Amino acid sequence: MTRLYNDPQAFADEMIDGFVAANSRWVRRVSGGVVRATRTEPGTVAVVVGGGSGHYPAFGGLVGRGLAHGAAMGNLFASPSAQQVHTVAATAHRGAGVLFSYGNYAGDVLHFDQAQERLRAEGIECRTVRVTDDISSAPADRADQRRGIAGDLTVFKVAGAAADAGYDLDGVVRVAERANERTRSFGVAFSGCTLPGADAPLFTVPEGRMGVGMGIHGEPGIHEADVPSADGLAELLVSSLLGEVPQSVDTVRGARVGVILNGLGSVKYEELFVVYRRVAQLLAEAELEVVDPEVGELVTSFDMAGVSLTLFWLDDELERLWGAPCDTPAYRKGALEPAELIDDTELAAETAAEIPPATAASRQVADVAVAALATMSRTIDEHVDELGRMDAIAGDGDHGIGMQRGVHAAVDAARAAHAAQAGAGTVLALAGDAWADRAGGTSGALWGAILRAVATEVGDERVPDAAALARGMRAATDAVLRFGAVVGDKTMVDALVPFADELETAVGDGAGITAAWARAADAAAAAAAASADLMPRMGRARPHAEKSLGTPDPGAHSFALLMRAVLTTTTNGRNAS
Ligand SMILES: Nc1ncnc2c1ncn2[C@@H]1O[C@H](COP(=O)(O)OP(=O)(O)O)[C@@H](O)[C@H]1O
Ligand SMILES: O=C(COP(=O)(O)O)[C@@H](O)CO
Repeated sequence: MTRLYNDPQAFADEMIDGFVAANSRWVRRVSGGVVRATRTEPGTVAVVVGGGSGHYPAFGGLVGRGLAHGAAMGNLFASPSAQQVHTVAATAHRGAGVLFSYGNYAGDVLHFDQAQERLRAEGIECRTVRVTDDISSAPADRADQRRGIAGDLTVFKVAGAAADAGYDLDGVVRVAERANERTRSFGVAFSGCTLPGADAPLFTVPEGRMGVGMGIHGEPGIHEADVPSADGLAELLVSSLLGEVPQSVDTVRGARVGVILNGLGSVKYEELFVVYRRVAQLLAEAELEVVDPEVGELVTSFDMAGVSLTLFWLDDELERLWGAPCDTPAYRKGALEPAELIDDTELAAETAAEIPPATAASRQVADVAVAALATMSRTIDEHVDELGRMDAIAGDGDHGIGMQRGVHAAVDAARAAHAAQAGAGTVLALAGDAWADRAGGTSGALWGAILRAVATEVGDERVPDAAALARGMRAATDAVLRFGAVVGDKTMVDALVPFADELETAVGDGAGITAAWARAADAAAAAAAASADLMPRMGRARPHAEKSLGTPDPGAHSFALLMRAVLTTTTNGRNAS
């Protein structure tokens, strides 16, 4: 239970404010996260990590000398937006390129990839190493689909130490990839976490039972088992990890391993030490040599009661980097010379978006666009709990709150742009940017892309006709398809593609805007409902495919709801604003 909060929606921002105020020796706040407070030598590769908030010390607590140069800090359990990641990276960059490293989650991938594209377009070399240590989230032959959990730390630590030791970007990428390939984790949970303002935990486990193979959000475990003794848990964790030794490790006997016994949030240190006692014995029995073990909270999940074990199979170079000194708010090793602190004024300030000129006709269309977004916002408010419940079946339960955060920000941005005399294209584009930026997560990236694509077609001059709207929704579909899902993967694509197809067909049949949109909204609703029979192949729900059978995909369902809501705006005009 999270008891101490003000406005739940402001929790992440207020948490970051307090974190920065308490840790000015290590970090400085920038829009979207934090960077090191100490000056980094020009010509050093910048290691930028990040992810959703709610996992402290991941990710801001790991910024400092010998570790990360910056962390993009998203909302609770939602990836930071591309804009946030870009700002942190551009601020941290010291002329030698940027390495992005983060846990492999759909929202993080979408947003960090977009930020990477932007940096590259600006001439900043940028590479990515995703952490995939959780062996329960996909089989070994699909290790690239695994989630990142407490193994984040080994990869970030090695990359940060290499960068500060003067490795070039290729070198930092090489050791980070090797660290990831040689890191394996496995976790269990006894109870879920309750996000600020929520009245129930994201998941529950029956008394006396535990979820085996849990992630760091509300993702269900792979199966359930009785809670064992501390020694029994140690045996389960160690045997699971020794069952999957990385291929590059020649012999287990005599191998040297970094070890992390990680508490997920509300397992006491004392309990962890009792478990670690047996872990150490078992590793010694397997003739492994433990190097610099860590027992504590390194990647958490709010107040979730859970434990994970990580083995990091070292070689000489990785061992040197794992053991190198570092100094961050939450993780310190060895001793470093004092370093010069930078001043806040050296950090780039945000600039307000410019409003391009628009015709009077387009400003009137902007009025309808604002009304449509306001209707969408009310629709999400009405369905927020339902969307959360749907997402909790096989995902992390945050689809409702993520959509709500995004659509509220979109309406605010649209109203502000409209008041500043923006045309419809600019209103929609700024709404899309705000949606992506405030919501983060997968749905933030998707809706940002949709609104921006429609905005380009609508522009700031003309009054779009039905054909222009059909072209806009086709462009939006193409933009979403670029994120990699195809029809049948059980994602929003399953509703979006039939919507765009039917809109085009109806317009081709000569239907007017309202009639064409109604046909398309019906097609989207039918397709979203039919997604209940599909097995997910993308996103957070994928590792729990069978659990999601019988429930529609939340992203497809919310898309269909919103398309129907837009229809009520276009038929009722301004009453929706
Ligand atoms: N590659 C993709 N393309 C289109 N939609 C996707 C993709 N991956 C996931 N989704 C959609 O995103 C929805 C989840 O959004 P959200 O709750 O923001 O996710 P998360 O919490 O994982 O970031 C899913 O229901 C699905 O519709
Ligand atoms: O959950 C996180 C980001 O992934 P999403 O796919 O946006 O949910 C975050 O907590 C870990 O980085």
